[in-house]
Amino acid sequence: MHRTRIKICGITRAQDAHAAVASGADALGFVFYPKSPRYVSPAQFAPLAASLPPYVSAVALFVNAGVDEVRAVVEAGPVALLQFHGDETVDACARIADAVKRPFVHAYRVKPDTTPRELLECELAYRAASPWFSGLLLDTYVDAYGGAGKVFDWSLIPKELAPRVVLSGGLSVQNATSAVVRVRPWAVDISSGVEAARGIKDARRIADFIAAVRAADATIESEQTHERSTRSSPGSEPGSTR
Ligand SMILES: O=C(O)c1ccccc1NCC(=O)[C@H](O)[C@H](O)COP(=O)(O)O
Repeated sequence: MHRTRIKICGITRAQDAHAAVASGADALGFVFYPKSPRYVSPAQFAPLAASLPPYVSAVALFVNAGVDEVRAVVEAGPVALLQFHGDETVDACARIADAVKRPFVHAYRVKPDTTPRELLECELAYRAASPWFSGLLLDTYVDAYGGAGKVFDWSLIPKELAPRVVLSGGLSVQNATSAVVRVRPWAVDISSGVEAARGIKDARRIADFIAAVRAADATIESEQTHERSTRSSPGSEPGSTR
C-alpha cells in the first residue's frame, strides 16, 4: 500500500498539534529558529511534544544551531528527528547528531541552477558521513531559510532519489495531489500552505491537504495494482505469442 508520510511544520499551539494528529499527520515540526514567526522555545515545545500520541513524531528544526542549543531541545521533550535547515556543513550535522544521539534530515535548499547530479551527490556525501543521516529534505531556496511558501522545479529531482526524499516548499491543498503523483517522495512537508496566519495553523486546510495526499496515494496504488495485474496476466510473458 503506497503511503506518503506527512509532516506539518511550524506548530506553535496545542490546538494545531491536535488538529494535525486528528487529520493523520505522521510528524509535527517545531521551529527553534528565533527569527521565525513559528519559533517555539524548549519550554514551549515540551508540553506540545508530550501531548503527541504513539507513532506521531516530533521533528526539531534548527538553523545554524550549536550542539548545546540542540541538546537543550532534545532534553526538553521527545525529539524523534533533527532537521538542519541552515548552512550547516556535513560534518557539523554529523557531529551534532552523534552528540545527541538522534537521526537527522538535512534541508537542501534548491536554487534555479541546482542540478539533479548535485542532489544525488549531496545525499551520497551525507550518507557516507554519518549513520545518523536519515534523508534529504528538499525545500526552495529563500533568503529567510525556509517556510516561505515557494515551489521549486520538481523535475530536478532524480527518479532514483525521489523515494528517499522529503518534498517541501510551497506545497498546498491545490498542488498536493500533483506533487505526490509526479514526484512520489517518501514524505511531504508543509507549513505556510496550511496556515491562517504565520505560525497559526488552519485545521480545515490541514485536513484538506492530508486528504489530497491520500487521494494521490490511492491513485498511485491503483496504477501499481494495474501494472501488477498486467504483468501477471497470461500472454504477458516476454516472447509469448498468445
Ligand atoms: O517554517 C519556518 O518558519 C522556517 C524558518 C526557518 C527555517 C526553516 C523553516 N521551516 C522549514 C520547514 O520544514 C518548512 O516546512 C519548509 O520550509 C516548507 O515551508 P512552506 O513552503 O511554508 O510550506
